[in-house]
Amino acid sequence: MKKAPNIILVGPMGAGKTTIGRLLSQAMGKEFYDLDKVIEDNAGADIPWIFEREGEDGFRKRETQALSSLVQSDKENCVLATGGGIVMRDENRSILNDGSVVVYLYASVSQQLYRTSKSSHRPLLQTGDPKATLRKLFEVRDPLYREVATLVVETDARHPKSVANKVLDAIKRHLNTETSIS
Ligand SMILES: Nc1ncnc2c1ncn2[C@@H]1O[C@H](COP(=O)(O)OP(=O)(O)O)[C@@H](O)[C@H]1O
Ligand SMILES: O=C(O)C1=C[C@@H](OP(=O)(O)O)[C@@H](O)[C@H](O)C1
Ligand SMILES: [Mg+2]
Repeated sequence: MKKAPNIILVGPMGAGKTTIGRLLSQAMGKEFYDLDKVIEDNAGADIPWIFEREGEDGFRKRETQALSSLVQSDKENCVLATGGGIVMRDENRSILNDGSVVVYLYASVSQQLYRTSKSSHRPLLQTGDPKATLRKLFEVRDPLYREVATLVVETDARHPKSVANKVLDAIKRHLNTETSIS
């Protein structure tokens, strides 16, 4: 029998990947992984510490390693929330494109800013002007999210539960179309 595809969430910081991923996994009865948490568990240190000691490059190496071992480890039936920079490496985009259902959670820059402002755990946003940083990252990354996405779901002005339901409906519709006889 065909394996159930993994569901992978991509999108910018503050799109709600971690929050929606957890809700979605519960609703679908799938196991949930947050890639940032996997990286932290593997490193025995948190993300700000990794950025401080190893720089962004060190973090990206760990991120690719965690992604490839999770997705290529024959894991099935899981929901994976990635970090916002996952699409930056070609190698990562190839892994994402290899049989998973990839959902791009879209959020406007102002929503990203609002939702990330309560936490200081994102090293890339510890700048004088986080809005300008988010805008620059969005310009580079939005086309890459769209390149890997199977589905795009808008999250602005929606409660997390409502976003999760919208994602669920979009996945069901996608899988039904994929398996129906034309
Ligand atoms: N649809 C939403 N509406 C309002 N707040 C949200 C929504 N999705 C996530 N949040 C909140 O935004 C913050 C960042 O969410 P998170 O899931 O960590 O985003 P990401 O993993 O994409 O960076 C959290 O405080 C979360 O509760
Ligand atoms: O956009 C990025 O490059 C990053 C996003 C973060 O994850 P979230 O998107 O879950 O905040 C985390 O992986 C790290 O701080 C780098
Ligand atoms: Mg997250």
